[in-house]
Amino acid sequence: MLQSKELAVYFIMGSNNVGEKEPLAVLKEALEGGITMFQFREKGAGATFGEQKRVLAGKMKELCDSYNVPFIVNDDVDLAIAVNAAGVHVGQDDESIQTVRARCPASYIVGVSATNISEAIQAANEGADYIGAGPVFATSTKEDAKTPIGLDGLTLMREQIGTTPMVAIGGITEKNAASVRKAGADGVSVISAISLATDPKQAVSHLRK
Ligand SMILES: Cc1ncc(COP(=O)(O)OP(=O)(O)O)c(N)n1
Ligand SMILES: Cc1ncsc1CCOP(=O)(O)O
Ligand SMILES: [Mg+2]
Repeated sequence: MLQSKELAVYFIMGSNNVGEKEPLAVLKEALEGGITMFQFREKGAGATFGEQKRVLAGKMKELCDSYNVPFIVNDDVDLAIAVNAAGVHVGQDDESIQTVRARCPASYIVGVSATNISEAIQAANEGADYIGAGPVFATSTKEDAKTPIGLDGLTLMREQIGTTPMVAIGGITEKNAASVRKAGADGVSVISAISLATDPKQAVSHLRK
């Protein structure tokens, strides 16, 4: 069962989000800094696949376990089951929440993306453990990202979904993280603000404040 405080600083990363750095080293620094949840999002140009992807996922899962941080897999339900992940994150073009629930152990955290209010209401009604709301701001990390909903969009979502845990995503940095929480998010979900930071550990500690 997800506790909303686990969404406080939700780091998302794949091997192509770290520039010249070693993904496992970046994840370790982020864990040292105090991330509260991690999502393995291995997709796009240069991403690994097949056995290489599975091995990387297994190593990341082990590392997260050693810090007691939930390891979530993006999109790939088979992989999540194969590495005994804590959960899965699915978007509007991925497997439905019903299919994911039917395939995964009952303990799995299932997160669902919402890019607008009706998607957020539907995800909440269908029993998502949390909603990934956004993009809130412009981002260059996801090529097919939808139009940003802004802080007002985030507040409207919060009003419509009641107490369903909600994490904000898209263009979030240490400079705007506080505004996102004030707008109603339980936490911030980031890729580049940590994965491309000179000092990922310090970046996490700034995002926590
Ligand atoms: C926490 C969180 N929120 C939203 C997303 C985006 O999911 P999706 O729309 O399926 O896009 P991809 O990430 O699969 O490209 C997410 N991954 N995590
Ligand atoms: C996966 C995803 N979904 C919506 S925006 C986004 C990318 C977030 O990356 P960043 O934190 O670097 O803006
Ligand atoms: Mg997806």
